[in-house]
Amino acid sequence: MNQLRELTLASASPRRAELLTQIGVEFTKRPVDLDESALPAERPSELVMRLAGAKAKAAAKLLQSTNNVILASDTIVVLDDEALGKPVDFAHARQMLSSLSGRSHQVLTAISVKDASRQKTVCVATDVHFATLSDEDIEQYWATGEPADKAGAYGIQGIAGQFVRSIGGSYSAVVGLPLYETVQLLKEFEVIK
Ligand SMILES: Cc1cn([C@H]2C[C@H](O)[C@@H](COP(=O)(O)OP(=O)(O)OP(=O)(O)O)O2)c(=O)[nH]c1=O
Repeated sequence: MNQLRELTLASASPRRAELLTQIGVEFTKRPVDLDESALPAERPSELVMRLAGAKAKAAAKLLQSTNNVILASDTIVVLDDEALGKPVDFAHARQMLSSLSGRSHQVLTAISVKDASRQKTVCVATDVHFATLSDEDIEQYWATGEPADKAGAYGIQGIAGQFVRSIGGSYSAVVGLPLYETVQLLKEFEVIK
């Protein structure tokens, strides 16, 4: 792709890099590490937008050049208004996966694009309907290692694809980077035409 401005991806997630590469966008990586805990009374959509925005700002501070456009993202799973992040251990993953079993939840992914003069953040919501999971399914799934670094303790793009009965919304948003909205923002910031 013929890019007009340099893009920096403020993410350590291999999925986000793969998704951007999939659509032919070139970038360099500048991951940042933030405290991802929610503020008191913060709604899930506010949390995910605040974190995506903060990741972009933190990466901007670390960069030498002010010409770069920065893209950052954050994903959480929401069930009954509660935000589920990454599991800290098996007990936590088991609790999350059994609460997701046999019902629908939402995945919220916010993307934030920033340059020296402005920043724009948007949030994308996707509905995911899970199959019923047995205790054995959950134990076996944890043992694969896949849930450990993923919001809600699952990866739709991996083994957990078989747990997903249906999805309403953006598949790429569930994986971590909504491609349609990303391209719209990259055009707005004149990274691509
Ligand atoms: C629900 C779901 C989440 N995920 C991932 C996307 C995100 O990488 C991760 C949620 O954690 P995030 O905090 O959004 O991202 P990250 O820590 O992996 O990367 P960075 O902050 O450096 O950008 O969960 C999947 O890969 N598949 C899924 O189906």
